[in-house]
Amino acid sequence: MGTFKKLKQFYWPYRKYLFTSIFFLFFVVAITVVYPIVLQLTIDEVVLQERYSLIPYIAIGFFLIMLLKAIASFFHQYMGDLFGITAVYRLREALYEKLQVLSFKYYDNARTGDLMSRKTTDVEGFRNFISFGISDLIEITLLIVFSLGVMFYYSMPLALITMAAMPFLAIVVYKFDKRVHPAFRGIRKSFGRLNTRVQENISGMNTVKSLSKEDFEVGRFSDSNDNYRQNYLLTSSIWAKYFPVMEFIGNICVVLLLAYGGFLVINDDLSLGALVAFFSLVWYIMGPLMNLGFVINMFSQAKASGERLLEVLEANEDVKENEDAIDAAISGHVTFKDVTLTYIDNDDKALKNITFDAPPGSVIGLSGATGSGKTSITQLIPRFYEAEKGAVLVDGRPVSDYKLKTLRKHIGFVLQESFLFSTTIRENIRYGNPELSEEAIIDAAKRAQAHDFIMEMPMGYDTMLGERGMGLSGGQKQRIAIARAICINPSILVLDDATSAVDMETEFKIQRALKEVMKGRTTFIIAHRISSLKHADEILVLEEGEIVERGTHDELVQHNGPYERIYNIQYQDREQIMDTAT
Ligand SMILES: Nc1ncnc2c1ncn2[C@@H]1O[C@H](COP(=O)(O)OP(=O)(O)OP(=O)(O)O)[C@@H](O)[C@H]1O
Repeated sequence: MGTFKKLKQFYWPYRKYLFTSIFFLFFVVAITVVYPIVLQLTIDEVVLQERYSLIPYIAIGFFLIMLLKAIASFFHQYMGDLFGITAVYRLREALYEKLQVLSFKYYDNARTGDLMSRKTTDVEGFRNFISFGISDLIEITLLIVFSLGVMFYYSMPLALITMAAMPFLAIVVYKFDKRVHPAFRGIRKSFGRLNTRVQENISGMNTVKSLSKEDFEVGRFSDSNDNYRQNYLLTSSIWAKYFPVMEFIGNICVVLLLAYGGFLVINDDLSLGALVAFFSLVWYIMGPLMNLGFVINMFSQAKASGERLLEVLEANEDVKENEDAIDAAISGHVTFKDVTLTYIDNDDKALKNITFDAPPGSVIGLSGATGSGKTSITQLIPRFYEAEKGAVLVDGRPVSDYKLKTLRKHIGFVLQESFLFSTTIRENIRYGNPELSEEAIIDAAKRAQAHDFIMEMPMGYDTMLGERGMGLSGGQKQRIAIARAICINPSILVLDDATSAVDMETEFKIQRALKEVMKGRTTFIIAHRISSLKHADEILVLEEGEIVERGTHDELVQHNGPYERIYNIQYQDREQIMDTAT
């Protein structure tokens, strides 16, 4: 029950819907149990006594009772559904909010498809139980209690025979639950894996096609698909065994009742109508008890789903905001003091003893081989990850002193592959600052050298982009991303390989756009090309997480170190560099 208790905050505030639904359920069940009584009266008092004139009254009475039952059923159903859907509405929102605050560390290991299946199928699994499962459980209990009450009224020995079957049924139900719950957990997990496969395949379709791995992908999908099928079949086999056993026990009970009940009628110890009513009542007990399997099934699914939802809701938020975090203006002074970073415990350090000072408006170049730690440095400033040792300061304060929103609002990123949403160009540009006026958006686009190509599109700023910015070239996407960064007017700007994916001509255009954006902002430029770094106030050259060389371009080209080596390799670019310098 732990799972349900932990998720109580989502459904308990709406208990009034549940209670209303149960209130009407009470009527539904009570009226259901009246049927056999009407049957008994019709047989004993009307048919056997040959008082046929009473039939119209009984018929009208029966009709009115049924009408009442129909009305009660409607409210019972509707309120139950209202309870479930309102509760999971809150649950879905909470999950989504949690996904927004979870740290990069969490997403490093998360699989999108699996998270999607948690947010959809698992939420539905949970809803089914709280919408219908709980009231089904109450219905079963009420039906059994009411039916037994009427049975005891008619004949105590026959009622006791019926009750004797219950422990056997209970054992079967218990055993069933023990086996079916892990089976359902298996189904949920394997469905998550199946989703992950599909999602990764669609996202990585370019790679799949360019490497001609379609057959391999189909094979991998078949494996996941087969795993899902196996898991499902396992559950089905548990189900298939369960029902006949339940029915067999029920039928033995009926045979005993028939034998003993018939004996009582022959001896005039029981009326014929009561025996007929008894048979209806037995199935009012057996039916729901067998149905208990369905409810347990729903319960097991909901429990398995609830566990998976809790895994997300209770996931550790590695980066937490301090209670007394401040919301201050940031001018962009970035200081690293002896900073060390390890991503995964016991793994190699990604950064070792990094120290530098970037006054507001300065430009810091980060150079070094891939994996040397350039990106890692920039990810510590907005607290995407936390330093293991040392201090990361912004305007002289540790980054943890600031509210996360404040800190991140002041840091703009232009990445090698910037993410564009499948909406209009306008919405993409003003994503970080939705209140921005049309003039400001156009101004940002102009400064990012994007306005001209946007205006050449048939719908201009209203052009819809496909998922991940399809329909635009790499350089165009990049300039939209630059315009987006301008819109948030950040004091700190990170350009991570921002021009590596484009041709020379586009690079020059982007460089021009970037120059405009960098004005008055502390800028970190991560680049492999010397041409992008040479104007930096300080260039840090990294090797395996350590700063091995630092200085201006002019100093470093005479240093006889790694920077000069890269410079010499890119010698053929030298003329171009000279050109851009002038
Ligand atoms: N999220 C992460 N989880 C675990 N290890 C990571 C993570 N991000 C980076 N690393 C590791 O940290 C080291 C530094 O990576 P980083 O991305 O900072 O290098 P980089 O110099 O920016 O490389 P590139 O030029 O390829 O972008 C690498 O060994 C990398 O494998």
